[in-house]
Amino acid sequence: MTATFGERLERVFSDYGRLCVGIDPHAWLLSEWGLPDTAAGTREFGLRVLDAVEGNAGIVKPQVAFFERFGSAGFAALEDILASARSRGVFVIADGKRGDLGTSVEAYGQAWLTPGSPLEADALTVSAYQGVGSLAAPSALAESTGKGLFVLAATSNPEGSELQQARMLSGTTVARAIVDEVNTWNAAHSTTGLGSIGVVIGATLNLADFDLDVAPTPAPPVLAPGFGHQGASVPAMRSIYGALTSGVIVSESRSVLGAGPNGIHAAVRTRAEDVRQASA
Ligand SMILES: O=C(O)c1cc(=O)[nH]c(=O)n1[C@@H]1O[C@H](COP(=O)(O)O)[C@@H](O)[C@H]1O
Repeated sequence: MTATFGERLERVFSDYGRLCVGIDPHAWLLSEWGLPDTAAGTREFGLRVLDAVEGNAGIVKPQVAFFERFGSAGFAALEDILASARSRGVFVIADGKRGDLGTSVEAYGQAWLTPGSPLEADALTVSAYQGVGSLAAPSALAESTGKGLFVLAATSNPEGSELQQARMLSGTTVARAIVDEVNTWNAAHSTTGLGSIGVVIGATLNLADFDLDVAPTPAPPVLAPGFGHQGASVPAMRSIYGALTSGVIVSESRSVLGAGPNGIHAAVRTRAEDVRQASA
């Protein structure tokens, strides 16, 4: 039987810890790395990040937008990076933030979560602006293939807070309602441990502002961007996430990538150790 996403993620946590290195080939980073701002540059950048991650951390998160800038050539570069990550056993969260009504988002799920698809990843970030229920098809695909989704709930950027703290007719915040719906899905589909559907909750936030300070049980997988460049500190991980900490994936891009091609190996090793200590 295929291992569930939650089981696979827990194995990554115990083998490598919770650090996720973002693969975000910003134009300025490509320049600092001595690479051209082209699809070939993004490919080389991604492969070099994988060289540094392999054996030192377990998860990468390519930000699809930086590849999409180059159209089909950018997607071809991303396909090579995804294939390389698979062959190295590095877990991939594709950061595509897809969302739409059911039949269209179903196709996004097929693109990113189907085994053998050119863009196959282990998980995909998705938006629930059309309702968590609109994500039923990719959620079901994830369950059947041992893959996962991360649904945006409370994002690290300040512009999201007003919308995400707004109260539903039930009185709960939008962010909390998304987390609760995800947990209901997981409870109905996963019998053990972390579920297949996770949420995105930024590390820059005060979770009480989103009614997320009292954690739902069991905690879902939590993709946690906002550490490093956006200001959140890894040693504060437990105080930020409280009872959600058991599912947290610490995601950092610029703060690690900024070490450059010569410093990236040491940066990943140091960061991974910091995260292991903070989550011990
Ligand atoms: O889904 C994400 O990964 C994400 C959600 C969120 O709330 N905030 C956020 O910054 N991100 C992504 O996480 C990465 C953060 O990059 P750094 O700020 O450089 O660590 C970017 O790729 C963002 O698109």
